[in-house]
Amino acid sequence: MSGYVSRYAPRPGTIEPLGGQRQTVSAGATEAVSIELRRIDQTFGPNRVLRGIDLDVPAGQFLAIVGKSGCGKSTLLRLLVGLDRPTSGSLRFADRSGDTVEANARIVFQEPRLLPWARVVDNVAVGLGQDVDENTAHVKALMVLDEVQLLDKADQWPARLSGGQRQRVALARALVSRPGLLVFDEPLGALDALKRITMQQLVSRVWRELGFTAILVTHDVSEAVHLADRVIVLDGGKVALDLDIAAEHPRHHGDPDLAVFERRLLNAILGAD
Ligand SMILES: Nc1ncnc2c1ncn2[C@@H]1O[C@H](COP(=O)(O)OP(=O)(O)OP(=O)(O)O)[C@@H](O)[C@H]1O
Repeated sequence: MSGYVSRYAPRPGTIEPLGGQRQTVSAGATEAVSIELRRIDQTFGPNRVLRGIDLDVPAGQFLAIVGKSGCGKSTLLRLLVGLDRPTSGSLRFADRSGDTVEANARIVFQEPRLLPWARVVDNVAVGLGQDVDENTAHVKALMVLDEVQLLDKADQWPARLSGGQRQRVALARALVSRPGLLVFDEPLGALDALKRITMQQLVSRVWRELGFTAILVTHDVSEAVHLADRVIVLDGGKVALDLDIAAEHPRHHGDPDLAVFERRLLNAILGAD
């Protein structure tokens, strides 16, 4: 049994590691990644989707990417996490651990993509891969479930969770390896308005507490200004607007300062900026 004690008063019996061995397990620390893009082009046949993009994302920044459908957001995202190589230009990822971006980045998708035959805690432990022993993985998964306030669901099956809870499990699975770069690909698009706000607050809190670099692709400019330090608008394969969101965290819906940023972003997306 580890010395781990929840702040959220879990059901008894949900925090014991397998095998009952006493061990000290820490949730681990984040080594935030910085990214540098120079003259990036991405072409699919005759379709030149990205045109000479230059972008620096400092370690620990929360960057949101917005723009019309088909403007190249997902294409840029795939380059930023090392899933694709650009047609031309250079990308540089740097973190102090010296890991490759593939090893140090995680993605949270719109669909939670949980394993239906595995309990919540085991779904989260999957995020650690094969190199971590079962006991340690179990305890780390419980710690991260605690961070997303789902410790009481650790023994539950995914089918018994609500949509918002499933998305929190997917977030926990991404966080458990303490990634230096966490990428959100429209992660909240399938949630209703109230669940979206709760999830936004959670994402904002874990980002502020853990300090990873975050990149969010979204259609929702309100979501972008609530979460991000900086929002870029893609249009015609280029960065049409690069806007710092100079507002304190936590941010609140209905804040008139945020509405000004939203208006500027909407104007840029609709071509009026
Ligand atoms: N693997 C690919 N092969 C060919 N064309 C592609 C490929 N990936 C993307 N494209 C094209 O690149 C363009 C940009 O696509 P992308 O998915 O990046 O846009 P998006 O801004 O994310 O769109 P949405 O907001 O609708 O998700 C589209 O015209 C798309 O058809």
